[in-house]
Amino acid sequence: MATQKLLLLPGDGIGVEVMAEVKRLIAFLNKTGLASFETEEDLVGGAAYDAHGKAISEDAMKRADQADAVMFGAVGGPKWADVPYEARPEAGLLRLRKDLGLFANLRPAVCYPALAEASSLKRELVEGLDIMIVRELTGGVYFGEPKEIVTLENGEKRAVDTQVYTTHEIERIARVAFDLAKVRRGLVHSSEKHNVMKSGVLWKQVVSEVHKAEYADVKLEHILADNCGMQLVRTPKQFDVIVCDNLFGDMLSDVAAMLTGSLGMLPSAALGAEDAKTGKRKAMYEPVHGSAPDIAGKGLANPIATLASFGMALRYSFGLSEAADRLDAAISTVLSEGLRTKDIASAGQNAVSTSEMGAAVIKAMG
Ligand SMILES: NC(=O)c1ccc[n+]([C@@H]2O[C@H](COP(=O)([O-])OP(=O)(O)OC[C@H]3O[C@@H](n4cnc5c(N)ncnc54)[C@H](O)[C@@H]3O)[C@@H](O)[C@H]2O)c1
Ligand SMILES: CC(C)[C@H](C(=O)O)[C@@H](O)C(=O)O
Ligand SMILES: [Mg+2]
Repeated sequence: MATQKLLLLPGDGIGVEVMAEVKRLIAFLNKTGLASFETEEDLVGGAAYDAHGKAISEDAMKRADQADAVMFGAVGGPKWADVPYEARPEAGLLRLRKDLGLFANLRPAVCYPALAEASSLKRELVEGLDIMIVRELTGGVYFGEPKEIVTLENGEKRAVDTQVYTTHEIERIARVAFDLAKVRRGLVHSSEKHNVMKSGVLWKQVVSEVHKAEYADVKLEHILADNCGMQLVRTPKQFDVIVCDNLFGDMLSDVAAMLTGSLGMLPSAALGAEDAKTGKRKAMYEPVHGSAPDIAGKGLANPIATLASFGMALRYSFGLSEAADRLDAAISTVLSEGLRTKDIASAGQNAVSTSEMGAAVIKAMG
């Protein structure tokens, strides 16, 4: 079995705690021969700022570029509230996404059977829920220029963020969504605000054109982003694949997380374009949640989002679908057995720690 190079970037807060469980899982996979990983580790976010004065070092960027895949924990926290905007912890994450060209962010929201009662909704609304949010990740208001705060002649300040999308950027993310829908339930909801935003007008038009020209076998629905948020909470199982821009994808995925029980359950894969010569794509796997300063350092974090993100790496970057299936089954088993971290525990139910949950998942794999 070829050895694969993984760069681990735990980051800050609970990022470090949940990544510790991924390290244990990697050791288990290596030991049992299910996989062969060689890992390197580096700093990102506030931890990198403290060490280097910037949210990711050039050396770490180079290692990320050379790795077969990157595993990312989480960044940020109140400790860095006053650092300059350009060096804030989140800038490290954004640079990784942009410079590695990771334009397609797959955020699956799956409600495990045992967790249907942990959701914010009634059991019957979320039981069997399986939605794939496809978030455009390297464009939109996150990266558009100008992005600035200027002082006007009258002394007032004016802040500007710019939403920019090109045809090419919309076409390639639309194809990712349609391709996924083809092997799922054949339905794509494209979510934007063409009633307010020019970028929404172009988004709707380009997604429709790609659909008409290439994906007649997939059903396409257009939905305004505000309505999409409401429908996700009202009748979530109407959705299969949702494709949207960077900012709407950020918000809709946190909403979808609560349908599954907790933000601590939602994994993600950030993928680049396929290299024409090697067929490989750059990839970074990250939980959807952040550094959770309110629970950091207490062993309370749910590691499942990060373990499941690693599961996506096994599937998408390494073709290790047997190991990925075993991991999914192990997560499902421990949840069925009643194991709960605090975020998914019902009132009165005993909660286990981050490391107890990680250990149980790995044990269930064996
Ligand atoms: N990918 C990332 O690195 C990422 C993502 C989101 C937010 N952030 C950053 O994290 C910092 C905190 O942001 P926030 O508080 O708005 O969002 P957050 O996602 O860190 O936390 C939101 C809430 O969810 C809970 N939560 C999150 N992950 C959990 C887990 N695995 N287990 C149990 N509970 C969990 C937290 O305790 C908190 O109550 C900010 O600096 C923000 O920019 C980073
Ligand atoms: C930390 C932040 C930059 C990031 C985003 O907004 O993309 C996060 O919220 C996410 O969902 O991955
Ligand atoms: Mg977010």
